[in-house]
Amino acid sequence: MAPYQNLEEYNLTITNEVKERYSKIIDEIGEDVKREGLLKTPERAAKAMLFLTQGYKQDAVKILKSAMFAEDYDEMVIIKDIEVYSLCEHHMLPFYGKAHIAYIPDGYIVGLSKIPRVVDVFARRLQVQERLTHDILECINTTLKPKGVAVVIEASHMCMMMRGVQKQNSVTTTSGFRGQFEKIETRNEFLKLISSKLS
Ligand SMILES: Nc1nc2c(ncn2[C@@H]2O[C@H](COP(=O)(O)OP(=O)(O)OP(=O)(O)O)[C@@H](O)[C@H]2O)c(=O)[nH]1
Ligand SMILES: [Zn+2]
Repeated sequence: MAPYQNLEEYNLTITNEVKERYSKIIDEIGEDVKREGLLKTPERAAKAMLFLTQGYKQDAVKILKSAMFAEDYDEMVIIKDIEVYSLCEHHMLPFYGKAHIAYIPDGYIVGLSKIPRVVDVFARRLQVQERLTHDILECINTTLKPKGVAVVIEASHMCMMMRGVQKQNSVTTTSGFRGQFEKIETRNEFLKLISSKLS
């Protein structure tokens, strides 16, 4: 950031640099960057890529802390079926699916929308599904300090579908459990509730 006057100038410079590189890629694959349909493509692609990786500039801890409320409730809170869109760090192709997150409060609850926001902060980076799961788990655990936290992510990886092994129906599940969710009964209750249509 140092050489830039402000955030706007920084964003513009980065967008232009990424745009130039996309232009080069389009040229290298044998396309005509001057063709009408492609004229604005490098800029669109640059903006899309910067949107999809904006998580690097966001602070998940700050997001959670902005809506923590003192409350005595100490039952399980589950937010399930949170859409996840991320980019695999090996091929920079999307992986996407659902996250299911639960926590057991210890004096504090958190604004519900902040949980999917935290998911997005870590998903909008170059990721592997395992680290994404871990990042979300640790962020909630260390910031909210609940009695327990659980994260399950189910995702399909485009790099395994469009190319490479070309398997269309495989789904990868990753999970992480802390505190009370390390106990088998609590973990099973969570897993039962996320697989139920009514929870
Ligand atoms: N563990 C893990 N692996 C991933 C994830 N996303 C992509 N991969 C894998 O990363 C691996 C990279 O392996 P490489 O052999 O270096 O890459 P590659 O030659 O393109 O491999 P193929 O995809 O098998 O063609 C592949 O097996 C991908 O399936 C992820 O989120 N977690
Ligand atoms: Zn990949």
